[in-house]
Amino acid sequence: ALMLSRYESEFLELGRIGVGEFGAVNRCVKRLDGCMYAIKRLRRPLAGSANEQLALKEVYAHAVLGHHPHVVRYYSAWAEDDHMIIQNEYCDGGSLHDVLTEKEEQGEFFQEPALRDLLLQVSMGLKYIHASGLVHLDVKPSNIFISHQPCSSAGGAADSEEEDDGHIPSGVVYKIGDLGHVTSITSPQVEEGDSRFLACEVLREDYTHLPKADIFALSLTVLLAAGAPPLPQNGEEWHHLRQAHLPSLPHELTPALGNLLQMMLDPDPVARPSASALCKHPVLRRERAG
Ligand SMILES: Cn1cc(CCO)c2c3c(c(-c4ccccc4Cl)cc21)C(=O)NC3=O
Repeated sequence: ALMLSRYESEFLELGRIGVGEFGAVNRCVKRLDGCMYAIKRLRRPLAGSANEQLALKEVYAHAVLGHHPHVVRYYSAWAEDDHMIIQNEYCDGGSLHDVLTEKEEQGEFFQEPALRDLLLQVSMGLKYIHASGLVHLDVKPSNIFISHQPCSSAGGAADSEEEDDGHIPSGVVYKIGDLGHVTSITSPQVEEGDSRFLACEVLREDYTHLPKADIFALSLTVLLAAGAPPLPQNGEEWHHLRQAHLPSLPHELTPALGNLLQMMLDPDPVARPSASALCKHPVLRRERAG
């Protein structure tokens, strides 16, 4: 095309970081500011189609959600050459799914301190999303991205992490991404996420406690990080896991953490702790040095 697209004129594509039916995600540097971004480019969905709804919900959600240290940051979105484009913060550490796959190959999995750190950070992100009147509905390892805390010598502007006391023990920052299934708590239009992480009540179209569906999915996400076997997509095992039975783990968890994860899996959404309660939970509080 004669007119260079905004994508081509503003960005230099450095490499592909994801591809799927949703389109392709590339790691790009913005020529003007020299910063790295993750940019998803997908063929413009048919006007009025469900895919268009999904694509628009993602942009609406990002627009409503301002900035939070544990939610992937949105910068811009636009349409051109029959494509929709969304420009997000680039998280340099891959997704939690990538990390778990690598660890599994070495027969490794997260130990308790790392499990509590993961649970606390993602709970902070969910608390922010839920406080904004939204639910994610697709919490799972491949939608949690990792940024390595900018080392202070780099002068990386640490966000005003009022939520987070800016003290990340391991330098690893988890961020909730992919808002393609986000919907409003009060007037939900539920597009079910990955069935492996889906709470039973949502399958039954009971949308009265949607934030607790994110809590359910977060529990299974942490259990996978603890070394739980791959989750069933349906059938007997799927239902068994939804009767508050923790999956078998290679290492017993302490009762404190085990009971908390089991409570988050409770068949009754009301019995599951809220994201806000998790952020204050003594099991997850970071002991302050001195
Ligand atoms: C597959 N994939 C790999 C990455 C890099 C992880 O180190 C990634 C990112 C995103 C996304 C993404 C997800 C959903 C919608 C839009 C984007 Cl850009 C996908 C990503 C995103 O929003 N930010 C990312 O870093």
